[in-house]
Amino acid sequence: MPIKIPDSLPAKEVLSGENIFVMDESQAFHQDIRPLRIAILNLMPTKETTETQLLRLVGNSPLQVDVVLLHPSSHTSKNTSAEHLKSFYKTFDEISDRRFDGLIITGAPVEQLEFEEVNYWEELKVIFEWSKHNVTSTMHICWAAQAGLYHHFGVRKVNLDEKCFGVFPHTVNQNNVKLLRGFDEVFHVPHSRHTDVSREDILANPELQILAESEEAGVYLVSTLDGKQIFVTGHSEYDPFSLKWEYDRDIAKGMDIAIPKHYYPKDDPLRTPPAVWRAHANLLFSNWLNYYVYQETPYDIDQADYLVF
Ligand SMILES: CC(=O)SCCNC(=O)CCNC(=O)[C@H](O)C(C)(C)COP(=O)(O)OP(=O)(O)OC[C@H]1O[C@@H](n2cnc3c(N)ncnc32)[C@H](O)[C@@H]1OP(=O)(O)O
Ligand SMILES: N[C@@H](CCO)C(=O)O
Repeated sequence: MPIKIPDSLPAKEVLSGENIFVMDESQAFHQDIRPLRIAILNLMPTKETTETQLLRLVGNSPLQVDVVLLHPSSHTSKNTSAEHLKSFYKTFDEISDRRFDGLIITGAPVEQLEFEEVNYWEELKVIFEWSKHNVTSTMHICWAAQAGLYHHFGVRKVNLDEKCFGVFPHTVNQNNVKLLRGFDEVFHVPHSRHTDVSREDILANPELQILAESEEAGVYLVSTLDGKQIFVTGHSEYDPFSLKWEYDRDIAKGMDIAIPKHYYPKDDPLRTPPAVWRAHANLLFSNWLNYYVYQETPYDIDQADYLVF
C-alpha cells in the first residue's frame, strides 16, 4: 500500500526516486476502496493444489479479494473430480458478461504440444481476447505465459534440449518498475518446463519489456508497457515440495530425468529441500495486486469504458 505524506515533504522526492510508492494528499483524497474481483482460470490437472497455492498468495494482501475459479468447458478433466468443479468452479460462458480487476491464468502440462493441439485452445483464444477489454490486468503463469505471448504478440515457443527444472537465481533488469518494488537484486524461483519463450522475439517487440531473467532459466518476467499483461515463466506459487513430487513421480515412471538443480542440499534427493522463493512469491503477487490491479482499476468497473485498449 502507498504511504500518504504531505505534498511538499522532501522525503517524497527521495522515496519516489527509490521506487517507493508515495501518494500525495490530493491523490489520496480521491481514492475509494472496494473488494477486488479476481478470476483464476485454472488449467492445471492438480486443480486443488494450485487453488491453494494461488489463494495463499492472493490472500496475503490488506485488500479484500472476491475470487472466481474458472475451468475450461472444452476440456474434460481427468484428475479433478466433476463434483469439485461443479461445486467451486464456473466456466467462461457463465462470467463472460462481467468485468474483473484481475485475471490469473495458470500453467498446464501441455507445453510439448503445439498450441493448436491443446483441446481448449479455441476457448482460450476467446478468453485471451475477452481479457483485453474486460480485465484491468492479467497475469499469465508458465505455459499460459508461453501461450499468451504467442497469441497476443506472436512470440515463439522454443523446445529445450533438457527440461528447465530446479530453483534458479534471477536478477532484475530494470529499476523503477512497480512490479519489482522491494525485490532483492538476486531472487530465486522454481521452474519446471520443457519449453521456453523466444527472447529474441520479445526483444524485437516494442510493446514488451523483460523485467527479470536468469542466466540458467532464461526470461522470467515480461510485461506490456502499460502493465495490463504480465507473463511469468516460472512457478513462484509452488509449494516447497512441488518439484520433489514431480521428480519422484517421473523417477517412479522410469523416466530419464535429472535432479532438480539448486534444490536439494548437496543435490541429494534424500535430503529436505528448503523453500527459498516464498518472500519473492509474496512480493510479486502483492505488487501485482496493488500497483497493476487496485491502483489502476476503475472504481465503477462495470460502467467504465476505458478498459478497452
Ligand atoms: C509448463 C507448465 O505450465 S508447468 C505446469 C504443469 N505442471 C503440472 O501439471 C504438475 C502436475 N501434473 C502432473 O503431475 C501430471 O500432469 C498428472 C500426474 C496430474 C497427470 O499425469 P499423466 O497421467 O501422465 O497425464 P494425463 O493423461 O492424466 O494428462 C495430464 C494432463 O495433461 C493435460 N493434457 C494432456 N493432453 C491434453 C490436450 N490435448 N489438451 C489439453 N490438455 C491436455 C490435461 O491437463 C491433463 O490432465 P486433466 O485432464 O486432469 O486436466
Ligand atoms: N511442471 C510440469 C512440466 C511438464 O509440463 C511437470 O513436471 O509436471
